[in-house]
Amino acid sequence: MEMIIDIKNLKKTFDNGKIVALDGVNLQVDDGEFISIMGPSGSGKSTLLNMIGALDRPDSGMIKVAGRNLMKEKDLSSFRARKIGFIFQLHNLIPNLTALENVEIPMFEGPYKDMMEERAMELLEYFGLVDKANRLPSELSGGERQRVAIARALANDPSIILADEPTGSLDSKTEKKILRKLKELNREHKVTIVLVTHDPRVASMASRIIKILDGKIVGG
Ligand SMILES: Nc1ncnc2c1ncn2[C@@H]1O[C@H](COP(=O)(O)OP(=O)(O)OP(=O)(O)O)[C@@H](O)[C@H]1O
Repeated sequence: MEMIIDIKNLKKTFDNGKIVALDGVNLQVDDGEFISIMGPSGSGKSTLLNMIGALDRPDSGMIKVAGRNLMKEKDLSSFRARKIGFIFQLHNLIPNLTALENVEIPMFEGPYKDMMEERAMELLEYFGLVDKANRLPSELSGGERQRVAIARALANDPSIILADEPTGSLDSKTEKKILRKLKELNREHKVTIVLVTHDPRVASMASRIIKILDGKIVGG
């Protein structure tokens, strides 16, 4: 199987090298895999996700994602918009835009820019949200908002979905529904998923669990 993420000896520090967030990470992920990343607070999970999603640059090492060498890639934002779907808790919906408009946002830069509304409605339909298309985020439940966020993450048909505690603030019934959708996307649409979580039950949805400690991968 083809490798979609290939990371070798990746290092990332903050504060002029005083804080070592990633300390020589090696990780290979096959196309179509569903992996979880677990580890204590401060172990480097979000930093690793940010490197994979091209949100920030590593100090040294090698990182290839979806066939691109991110150490050399000049236009990280265009790479990101085309290849990566983000489901981050802090990356919330834009409050003064409707569900439909929120899903359309990433499409301005992508392959669906001439059919944004049609594509966004299709995604909302997939998540059972057609009747909520014109509502603002404040008029939706937490689970509905999270489904809109996942629909938005899928807008440009990304090769990889990066999810940071995607169900953190949801009740267990809604959490199950969201996780089932992610699993379905992985199985039926072959989207590679990398999910960061503290919760062992959530992590066990994946086919492989990676453990990280003090910026190093220690198992998985
Ligand atoms: N922008 C930054 N500037 C300075 N230090 C940072 C920055 N981002 C992360 N760090 C530090 O790097 C280390 C790894 O942080 P990271 O956010 O990757 O951990 P995490 O495993 O995701 O933690 P949590 O589970 O609490 O979210 C921590 O010591 C953190 O304080």
